[in-house]
Amino acid sequence: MERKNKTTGKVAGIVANLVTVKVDGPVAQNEICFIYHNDERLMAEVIKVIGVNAYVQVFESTRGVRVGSNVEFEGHMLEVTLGPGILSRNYDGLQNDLDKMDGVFLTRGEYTDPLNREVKWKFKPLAKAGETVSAGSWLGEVVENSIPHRIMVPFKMEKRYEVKSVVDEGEYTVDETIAVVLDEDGKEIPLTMVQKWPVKMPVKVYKHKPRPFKLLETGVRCIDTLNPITEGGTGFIPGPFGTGKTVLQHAISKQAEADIVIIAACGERANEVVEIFTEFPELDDPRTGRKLIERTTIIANTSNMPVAAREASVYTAMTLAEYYRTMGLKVLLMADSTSRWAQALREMSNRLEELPGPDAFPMDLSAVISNFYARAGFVYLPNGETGSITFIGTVSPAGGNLKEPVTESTRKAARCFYGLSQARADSKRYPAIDPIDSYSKYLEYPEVQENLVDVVGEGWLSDVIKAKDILLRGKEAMEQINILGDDSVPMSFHDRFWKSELIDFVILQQDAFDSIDASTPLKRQKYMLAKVLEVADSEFEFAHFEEVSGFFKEVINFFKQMNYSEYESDEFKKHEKSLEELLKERRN
Ligand SMILES: Nc1ncnc2c1ncn2[C@@H]1O[C@H](COP(=O)(O)OP(=O)(O)OP(=O)(O)O)[C@@H](O)[C@H]1O
Repeated sequence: MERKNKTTGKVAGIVANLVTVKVDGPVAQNEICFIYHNDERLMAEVIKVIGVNAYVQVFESTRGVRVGSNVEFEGHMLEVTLGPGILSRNYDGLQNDLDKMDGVFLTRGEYTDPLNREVKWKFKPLAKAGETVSAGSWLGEVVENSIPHRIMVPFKMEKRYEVKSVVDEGEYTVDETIAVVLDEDGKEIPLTMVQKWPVKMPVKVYKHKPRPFKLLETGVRCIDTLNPITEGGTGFIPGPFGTGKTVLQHAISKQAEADIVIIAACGERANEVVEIFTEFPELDDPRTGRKLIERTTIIANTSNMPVAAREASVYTAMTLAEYYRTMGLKVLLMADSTSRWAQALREMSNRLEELPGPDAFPMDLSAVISNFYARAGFVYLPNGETGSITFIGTVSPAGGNLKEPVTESTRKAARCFYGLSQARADSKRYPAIDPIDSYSKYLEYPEVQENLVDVVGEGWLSDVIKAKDILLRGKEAMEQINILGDDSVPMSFHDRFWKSELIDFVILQQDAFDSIDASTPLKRQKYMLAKVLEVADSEFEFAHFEEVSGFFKEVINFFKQMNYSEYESDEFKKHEKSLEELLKERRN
């Protein structure tokens, strides 16, 4: 989009945030422009061009803007500014620093600098003079909150370059030149620690993007054991109000094997977003013993922010994630809730008077959501290193209707589904992920199955399938017992039901506030599943159905009292022996 002269224009019409601009030169779809109004400069994005009319969506209130106001087109798309100093920050969808702003509201016409230009970073060179580099190559590194932040050749530099010089190890601001590279004609290009990436299109500086194949440990048993997500995988969590979404997201953010956590908070109300700002900094980081916020960036929005800024927020979050992935880091991106984002898309499409799709969402909603989810993934970088973005989005289906367009479209795009169940939340079975409805398509990938054998062991997958089968059969048995009555069903129904309850209580239910239970390492998950299946595989003898519940309650209690943090100790082995005795009495 490089142009010699800036395209300019004049405002010709205004409908809320949608402004028609008569232009005097070329403009491109998604190009950024500024509308000048009195002393203010309002940022906007081109969303449609017909002839000499550009339709632009202003990122803030258009109050007072007049027909005839001047407009200048920037020649580039919406971009984020990237460099050291992004972690621990709270931004809005346009990367304005919310901490420098008046609450969580944009002051009209004011855009804050996303980076601190004064701070000096300890730079360590990684490239040497004479080396050939290209977009994404690592020139050096600064360590930010224990995370290695690689300083890369900007993605726009698509050719091959020769490194002329890299500065010595030392302290530099983000704007100081840290390297000079030569293009094919020998022209010198000075590079700093700052670069800009467009947000609405994926930046592809990787070499290869295979299907995700490595298990991503989250420490949450009903995810890792039953429906695992992969490094670079995608998942979504639809959940009615109050079903434990926040606790689950905190648990995943804290425990997942990720270097960086990016949170896209698209809230309904400002106080929901404020909650994130107050709760997140409090979270401890089990990996470092410090605070999780040190390796987290939050992009926040509320529904009283202008629609275009809300629409941009998830893209901004994804672009930050892509930037870190190119540094060879594992990124976890959580978006809560993508339904609010879809609502912003709907508002924009309606204002443009586009032909509406189901529930007035844009016709291409499904494609937009799929394209967005497709930006996540596991990649091989040109230097042979790997990086990943694991993306988990929540959906808030109106009225709990999982057939509504956003949930349906997300189901097509995401590979894991973690459905939160109201009934489980009501009976305090947390996390309230429904074990029957939820799924992970990764379990069907042969490369994931192979990885599971490598990291957990042979026979693990068949144990998982067995556990799922017991849960399903238990549910069916419970339905029959409810219909026919306790003593009108065969004893085996009670046995089946209670075996599924055993898995539910021991494996699925996990107390996020218990220091040992909150996070279960994979090795311990393997032990727990094997132990529970040992009980479930046994045949027991009962004279009356009441004995079944009594016995299984005792077994469940037994498991509850186990101190799993020491399950490999002698003390624990003794405890196990008494379980054996308990089972022996009843065994056939
Ligand atoms: N894994 C868990 N262990 C123990 N308690 C839990 C767990 N998950 C949820 N809870 C309980 O459920 C309550 C509600 O959870 P949470 O605030 O996450 O719900 P929510 O779905 O985010 O609500 P909202 O819809 O308001 O955002 C928590 O305060 C906590 O008491």
